[in-house]
Amino acid sequence: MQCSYFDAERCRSCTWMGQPYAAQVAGKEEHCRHLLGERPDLVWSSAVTSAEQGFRNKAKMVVTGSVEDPALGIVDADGVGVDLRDCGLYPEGLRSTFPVLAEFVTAAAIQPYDIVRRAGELKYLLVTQSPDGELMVRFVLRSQEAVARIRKHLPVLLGALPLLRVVSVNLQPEHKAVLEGEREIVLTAQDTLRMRLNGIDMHLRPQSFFQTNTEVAAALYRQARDWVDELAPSSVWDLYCGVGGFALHCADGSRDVTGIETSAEAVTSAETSRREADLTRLDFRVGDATAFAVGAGREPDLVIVNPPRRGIGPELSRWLEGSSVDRVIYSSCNATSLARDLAAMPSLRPRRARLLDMFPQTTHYEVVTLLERAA
Ligand SMILES: C[S@@+](CC[C@H](N)C(=O)[O-])C[C@H]1O[C@@H](n2cnc3c(N)ncnc32)[C@H](O)[C@@H]1O
Repeated sequence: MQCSYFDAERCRSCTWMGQPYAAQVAGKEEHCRHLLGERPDLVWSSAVTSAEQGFRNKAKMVVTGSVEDPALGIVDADGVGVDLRDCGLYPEGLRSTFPVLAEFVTAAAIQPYDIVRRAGELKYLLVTQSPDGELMVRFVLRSQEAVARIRKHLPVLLGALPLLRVVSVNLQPEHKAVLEGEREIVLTAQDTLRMRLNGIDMHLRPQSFFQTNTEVAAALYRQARDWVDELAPSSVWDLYCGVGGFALHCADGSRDVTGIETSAEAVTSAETSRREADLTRLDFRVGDATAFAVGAGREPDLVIVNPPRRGIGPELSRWLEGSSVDRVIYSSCNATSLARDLAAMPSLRPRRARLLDMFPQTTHYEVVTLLERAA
């Protein structure tokens, strides 16, 4: 893939831009196998590849510039805003929203936030596209100063983007590099974006994580479901469940499935999907994955973990190692923390693994592995 922003050195986020795609995937496989070490009884499936462009379902655009001429993109190393609205990682349906949103910023007179002067209102525009092409737009603002104007002009935005379903404001009053704040104000009647994957309707509310690459996420959930169906456990925990992707794929009514997640909005999203699918042997709870496991007083047949980049950490690894859980599906976006966690669970051995290229043009990837307790 070729990128004019990369060539002009305006954006270097895609560090592998220009490398042939097959070489990228081979490089990631080598990296991952090296980290997981020599394991004669580990069987690798062929990697799940991605479209090379247009694969990101979410845009996190820093807004800089002026009300009259806002820039949507990133801030470079010198603190200068760079407009990236033609970034090839976004599908056409997402990209086509950027000029409309820029016009909206002007019409509603929302002053872009100036990081150096600590002045202005609009920090980010977060835009998500569902597999059906529907959209969620979130305005990350410093204060409520612009909220009434956003409300007033909202009908124009909804008219210009007919697939726009959810619009919200997130308040991030602090001057720090955190993307979003705790308070969310939903401005539309609909507060959830429907994400249909593998024929399963999932709900995504603002402030909830969703895997970046919809096609590859669908393959990841299919892989986990295939392993679970083959092993037929009667009880499953989905730790770090987010909006419930793994749990919803594994809950077929024949087993008890519990999802645990710290984000209350994600759990509400997951619960909506559960209710709609009428799955009675599935439940989602807000909580810390480790605290839940340690305090549950019972153990399931199989545990799925899909933690953030830091991994599951020593305490949960120790608990899994000492438990009677025989099978763990560990899906990781950071093979370095995965390797460290595996080293802390020597009795749970990786038997199958698969790399999923969730993030083409970068060094990042997802890897899912099935661990089985050594006899
Ligand atoms: C990589 S995401 C995976 C989400 C989900 N499994 C999916 O497929 O979309 C990690 C999730 O872990 C949640 N999380 C972070 N720390 C946690 C913790 N200590 N306990 C439970 N969940 C946590 C995050 O909010 C996020 O939703």
